[in-house]
Amino acid sequence: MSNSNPNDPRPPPPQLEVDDTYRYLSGLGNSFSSEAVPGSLPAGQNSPLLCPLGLYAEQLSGTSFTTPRHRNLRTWLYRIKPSVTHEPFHPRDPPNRRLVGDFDDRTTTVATPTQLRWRPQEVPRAPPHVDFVDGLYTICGAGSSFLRHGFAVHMYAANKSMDGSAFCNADGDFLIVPQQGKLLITTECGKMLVPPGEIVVIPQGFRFAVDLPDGPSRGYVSEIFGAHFQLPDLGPIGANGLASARDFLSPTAWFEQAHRPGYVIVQKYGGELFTATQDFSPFNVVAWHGNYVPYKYDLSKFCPFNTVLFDHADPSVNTVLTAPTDKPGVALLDFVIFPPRWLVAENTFRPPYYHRNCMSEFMGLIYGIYEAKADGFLPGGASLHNCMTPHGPDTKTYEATISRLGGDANEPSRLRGTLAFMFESALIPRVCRWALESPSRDLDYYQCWIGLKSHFSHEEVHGDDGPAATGGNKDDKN
Ligand SMILES: O=C(O)Cc1cc(O)ccc1O
Ligand SMILES: [Fe+2]
Repeated sequence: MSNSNPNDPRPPPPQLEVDDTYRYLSGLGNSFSSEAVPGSLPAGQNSPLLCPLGLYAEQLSGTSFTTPRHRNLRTWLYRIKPSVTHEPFHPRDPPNRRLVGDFDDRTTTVATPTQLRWRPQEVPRAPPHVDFVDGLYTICGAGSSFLRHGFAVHMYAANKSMDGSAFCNADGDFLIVPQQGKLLITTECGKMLVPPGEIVVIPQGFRFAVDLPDGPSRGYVSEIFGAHFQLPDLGPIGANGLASARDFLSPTAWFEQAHRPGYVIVQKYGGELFTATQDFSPFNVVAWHGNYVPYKYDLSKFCPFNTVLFDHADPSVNTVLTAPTDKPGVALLDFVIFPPRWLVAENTFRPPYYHRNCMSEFMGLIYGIYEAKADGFLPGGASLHNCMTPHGPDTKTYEATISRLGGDANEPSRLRGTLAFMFESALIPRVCRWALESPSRDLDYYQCWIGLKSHFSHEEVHGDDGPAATGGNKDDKN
């Protein structure tokens, strides 16, 4: 493609989409190609003796070389200098001590079945200035990046663009959910603008830099070790619905050529940070082709399916992306959303049901009010309900819902102005000590359910001398 340059007046070819500033390639799992300079992509082979324009060829592998073809991911990058041209790696000074890549470590993490909730963290507008890398902190996770099995949940709060440095995560893929403040992400494949309401996936190994064109930003990150995200199967839903492959957008080639002495690559490796300096920008890829690419997705494009007569569907019906384990139907990590939608179920308790789940559920709120929590769960806040930990609607939500009985409870109602999400995993996360001890932790979270009272009424069902008058006392209300 020769017109990936935003100043090019020609209309984009069919596969390209345009936002305010950038052009994107549409599709998920496609084999793409993109050229910032016409003729820079080698024709007919990946590694010619001499690449066009004197570029170096470099392959970035996202799966083992021998992964079956339908899951094999790799991209060929044609760059001004290869990535290897740098000084040796050293442990980063200062380190970021709030990042974890191995969750067996009991000095930093704790196992707890307690329901956990956090208030949103304020993003400082004044100094100290913190960029995306220093603003990242792990909340919980399971497994190990070294063993290529596990996940981590991080949050970030940053008030400064990355300057003269790029981040590279050797541990896993990042799925970033900005909640406040747009992200401008420069990657080796090109640039992407990601406002709150969109998500972005940066696969393992890509170098990227995060700028904050709107000022301070905060949000959530899930990281997966040893797997990649894919669209969920649709089963009986059919061939269409939920997230559509064509709404996923990947960047088009963009490069910078200038001499950049002292440019720093920050590499996350086993949860620890290392740095290496080089004298050029890592965003020196003039052309690329392949199927291992960063991508973004606008959550408002999601096409929700739901019950249309009675009962509450399981949240899996709202899965945007899933990272599978080897067990069919069991996710290392599902990314699920609770978007605006119509609720039409009759004779049904419409908010989420009370439940205990063998999977663990981390939730965040992008905007609005979550349907299960009348208060206390705020945009930018978070909650964690680990494996088999009971949870569900708070007292206010329960009472407000049943008080509509006999009123308009059966009328269609539209959930508006809300967007919550869940990272759900089959693995049981351990929680970082700093998250448990954080001043943002809501230590009274359990109180939101303590007021749930018994509505049990013995007489209503069986009458005074009914057959089931065994056990229990009709006056026993607590
Ligand atoms: O716990 C939660 O709020 C998430 C959730 C939502 C829902 O509609 C059903 C089950 C579930 O875990
Ligand atoms: Fe839940």
